[in-house]
Amino acid sequence: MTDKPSILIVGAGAIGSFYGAILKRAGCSVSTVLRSEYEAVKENGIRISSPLGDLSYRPDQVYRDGDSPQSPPDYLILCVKVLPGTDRAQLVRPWMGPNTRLVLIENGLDIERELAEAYPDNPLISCLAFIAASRTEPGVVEHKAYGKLVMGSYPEGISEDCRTLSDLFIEGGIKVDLTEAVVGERWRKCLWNTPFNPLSVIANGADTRTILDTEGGEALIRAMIREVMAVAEAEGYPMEESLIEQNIEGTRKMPPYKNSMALDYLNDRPIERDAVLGNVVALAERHGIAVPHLNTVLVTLKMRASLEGRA
Ligand SMILES: NC(=O)C1=CN([C@@H]2O[C@H](COP(=O)(O)OP(=O)(O)OC[C@H]3O[C@@H](n4cnc5c(N)ncnc54)[C@H](OP(=O)(O)O)[C@@H]3O)[C@@H](O)[C@H]2O)C=CC1
Ligand SMILES: CC(C)(CO)C(=O)C(=O)O
Repeated sequence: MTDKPSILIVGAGAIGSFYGAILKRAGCSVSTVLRSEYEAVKENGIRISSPLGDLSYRPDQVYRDGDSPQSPPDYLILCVKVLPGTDRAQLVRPWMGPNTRLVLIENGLDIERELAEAYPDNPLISCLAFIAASRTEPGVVEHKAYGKLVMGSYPEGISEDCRTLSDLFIEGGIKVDLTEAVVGERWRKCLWNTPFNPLSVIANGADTRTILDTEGGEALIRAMIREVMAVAEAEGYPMEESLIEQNIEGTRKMPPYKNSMALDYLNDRPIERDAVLGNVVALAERHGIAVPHLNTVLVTLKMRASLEGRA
């Protein structure tokens, strides 16, 4: 038994498995809800290679999507991909208790609203993951680099629940930045994700270096970042101009990198097109802001998906 909060990870893929391991290291009981990898994890646990060492662990309970819990967790951490076919509010319903804090570690913009509306009485904590991790086999995750979380209560503030969770992640060995304005932080992260992730798919899984070094590539990224900034400003989150340079220079300093959407595309998995790009274009339309580059990329991705028979 432990006096630490109980954790349930719903969607223990690369991100869920990794952050579950960190909380396990902090002494929490960590259980998982799985779908295709249920059998593998039930049998072998979760294996994670990482620069932090071997983070492999056996979840305290291994559930399958559709099971019923023994008791609701203190913190439910949702780490599924944000896809139109996935009803996330419905997915967590069997596991939510009256005191369960709902935590999102997922990419994208405007992705909290449906959960906040479905669970108005449960505290909602939103997190942004700065990490390179991927699934290599069922139940096996490779953590390559980074791992910091940016975390805040949704829609704003930093609750005691949020501080407690942050302390646990820090105890488990990662860096956490707490923020009073997590929605603004989502916009800041999307200055990177919204241009780079979709472009890497259009370019057949291109890495960051290929995108920036191709003639016209850097100019295209700059134009897309500017458009995201214009929408962010209309939403009440003005961004400093210097962030354009910071994003480009920061990316140039990294080794060539394939983002999570590029990896999904290359592994024939659905991509988070709407969470990362479509929602920004929809907000631009609502504000009457022209985003020609973002729109071109979005429509091209839709054409591509229809040719490939994807959603
Ligand atoms: N990987 C990375 O480096 C980064 C990822 N992110 C973001 O983190 C989030 C999670 O990404 P990531 O971990 O890489 O994605 P993965 O695809 O590795 O993991 C998602 C997991 O959710 C599971 N899942 C989906 N639907 C259900 C369901 N109904 N019941 C149970 N499990 C389900 C999937 O199972 P199944 O195998 O059955 O599909 C899979 O195990 C995304 O929003 C991503 O954009 C952010 C920063 C970096
Ligand atoms: C920022 C980055 C590249 C890794 O943390 C990411 O969010 C992704 O791979 O989608």
